[in-house]
Amino acid sequence: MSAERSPELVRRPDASALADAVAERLLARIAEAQQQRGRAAVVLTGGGIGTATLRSVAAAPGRETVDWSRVELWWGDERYLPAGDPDRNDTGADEALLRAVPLDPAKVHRVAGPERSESVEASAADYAEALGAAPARDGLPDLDVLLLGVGPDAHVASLFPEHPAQDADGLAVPVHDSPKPPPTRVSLSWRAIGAAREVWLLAAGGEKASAVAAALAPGAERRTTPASGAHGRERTVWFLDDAAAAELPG
Ligand SMILES: O=C(O)[C@H](O)[C@@H](O)[C@H](O)[C@H](O)COP(=O)(O)O
Repeated sequence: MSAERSPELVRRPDASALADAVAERLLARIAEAQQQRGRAAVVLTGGGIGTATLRSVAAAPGRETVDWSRVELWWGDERYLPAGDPDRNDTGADEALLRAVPLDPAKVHRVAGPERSESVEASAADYAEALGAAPARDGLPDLDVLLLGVGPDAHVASLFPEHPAQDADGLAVPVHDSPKPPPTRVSLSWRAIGAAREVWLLAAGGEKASAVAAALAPGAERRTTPASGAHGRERTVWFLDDAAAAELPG
């Protein structure tokens, strides 16, 4: 059975224990990638549990095991708003972790907002170009761990059910009319998400339970239930708290 068909499940009682579990495993995975390849590339997610995970990383003793100057950071999606806007995903990441660790700013790959790009199309094209220039494996960006929050409608990154952004061929796609505000965003495409060695889906809270059950049900379709289509090349892991796992069979 391929990794695509059998994701791993990690379950914790609540969101706080879940964030700690993701943080611990993320630090270990980064340290391991740096040992193997001298670098690590991580794709961050916005959202409550994604940001809580970064706070847990900041507080973890294991944070010293990582050479932060050799970590490349990307985002799975970004809201098309000016730098520093409190609704941008990278603003939350800055506050939760990024300011507290000695990253190389040249390796923190932020999506340009309207003050640095002519349009969301131009911003997505620039992001795709930057990703395309990153160290590659089989012609696609070599991303070690790609984190994805899961919406109550089962969206991941800014790929929403039935949304045309799912059809993009490039590595990053402009998103208009997002059903979750704000409406204008840049998202990684399915192609970029599927390039990651490991995709980790994070869901906490009862409002995610039906999306989680739908995405993990046999025969789930990516078009209508995007989280079902997020798979890493080597591993796919679902991190759930008890409330988010409540509608899984068994
Ligand atoms: O920009 C965003 O809104 C996100 O990146 C989005 O994909 C998010 O991760 C999910 O909606 C889960 O968010 P919560 O964990 O806050 O529910």
